[in-house]
Amino acid sequence: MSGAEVAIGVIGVGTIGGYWLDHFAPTLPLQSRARVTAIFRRQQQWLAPRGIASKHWRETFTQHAQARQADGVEQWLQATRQREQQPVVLDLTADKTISRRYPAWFASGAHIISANKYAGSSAWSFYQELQRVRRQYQRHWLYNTTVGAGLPILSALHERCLCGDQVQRVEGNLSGSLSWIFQQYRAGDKLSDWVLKAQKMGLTEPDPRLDLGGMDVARKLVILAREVGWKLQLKDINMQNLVPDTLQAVSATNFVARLDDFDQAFDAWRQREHPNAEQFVYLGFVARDGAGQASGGTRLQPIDDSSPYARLPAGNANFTVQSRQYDANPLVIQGPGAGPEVTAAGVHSDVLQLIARLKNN
Ligand SMILES: NC(=O)C1=CN([C@@H]2O[C@H](COP(=O)(O)OP(=O)(O)OC[C@H]3O[C@@H](n4cnc5c(N)ncnc54)[C@H](O)[C@@H]3O)[C@@H](O)[C@H]2O)C=CC1
Ligand SMILES: N[C@@H](CC=O)C(=O)O
Repeated sequence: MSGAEVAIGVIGVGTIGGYWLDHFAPTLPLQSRARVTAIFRRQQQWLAPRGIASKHWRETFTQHAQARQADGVEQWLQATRQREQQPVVLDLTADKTISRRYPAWFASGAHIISANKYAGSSAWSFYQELQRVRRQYQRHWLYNTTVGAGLPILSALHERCLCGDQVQRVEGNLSGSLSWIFQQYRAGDKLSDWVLKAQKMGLTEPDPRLDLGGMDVARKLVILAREVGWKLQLKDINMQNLVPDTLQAVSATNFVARLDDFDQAFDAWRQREHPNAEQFVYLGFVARDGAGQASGGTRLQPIDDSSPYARLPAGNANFTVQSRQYDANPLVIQGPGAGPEVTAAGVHSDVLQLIARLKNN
């Protein structure tokens, strides 16, 4: 199939998927023999074998879309293979059920690009099976935007391993949304005001409790650890959850309706634990001890002006990598850690990298 046309199926057209289709997909035909031939929303799908290469895809989608079939992606994969094209699935959802289908899609010939973090941070047994099937069918899986959005942190760790370095610890402000929120927040503010603004800018997860609860950072930590070959699972991460127990199980709409409760709980915690603190940073780390045991955690830490985090540009993520080669003087990667433009650009970079790999196969 070397040199075969590449057919891309996009699943999820929210903030990132929409931005990628608006700004990057139209450039594909100029750059490569690749085109988008399917778009899957939650309830609708549009299969367009001749390609969707227009900035006006939204209007055309409305005209042509049909009800989403339960096996719509599988049907598209089959049709794509029959046309002797190379299928590439772009998972731009935050849906666990989509990630559970990766092994079957690899077996059906798909390559996968994910911004969705579920597969990379799934239970160890599922992750192992996923990688086994991927290798068996010689498929590619790229997921660089799952950590740091467009920042080259996963590729940097991959290169460290290739050149024989040994990573010992990765630490930092891993969340673009929490970075943005806590660079603005000062003691006494309503924390939820900043959360809602970050949500509006497309920085948070679809449900911002995933960010506030530490789960999004924990997923990133697991993905980082696995990139350097450590066996780590979500249950091994000791997370600080900023969402009070009473708001953890309610619907997302109910959570937004009860933001006053969220603010009160946060203020009570702040006054009890850090009554004099003005500014905070949400940090995460993964590390491996001398016996080879990996661990990880997240915490909201008070900082003052002397902290290197105090003047981090709002929304910047930051990764400090300590390794055998970068020991006393660690490697630091820093820049915008979330947002539509940088993330969609990161997705596009994965798309172009994959197309190049397929050409060289
Ligand atoms: N927003 C950001 O800055 C970044 C986001 N990501 C990841 O990218 C993914 C997408 O994020 P956003 O675009 O911000 O979220 P979003 O909520 O704006 O978009 C997700 C879209 O997927 C759709 N969707 C959900 N389940 C689906 C299904 N089964 N089939 C088809 N469509 C489905 C939703 O209806 C929504 O339109 C998430 O996994 C997120 O963690 C990664 C890096 C940065
Ligand atoms: N919600 C995430 C988006 C990127 O992964 C974050 O805030 O970092």
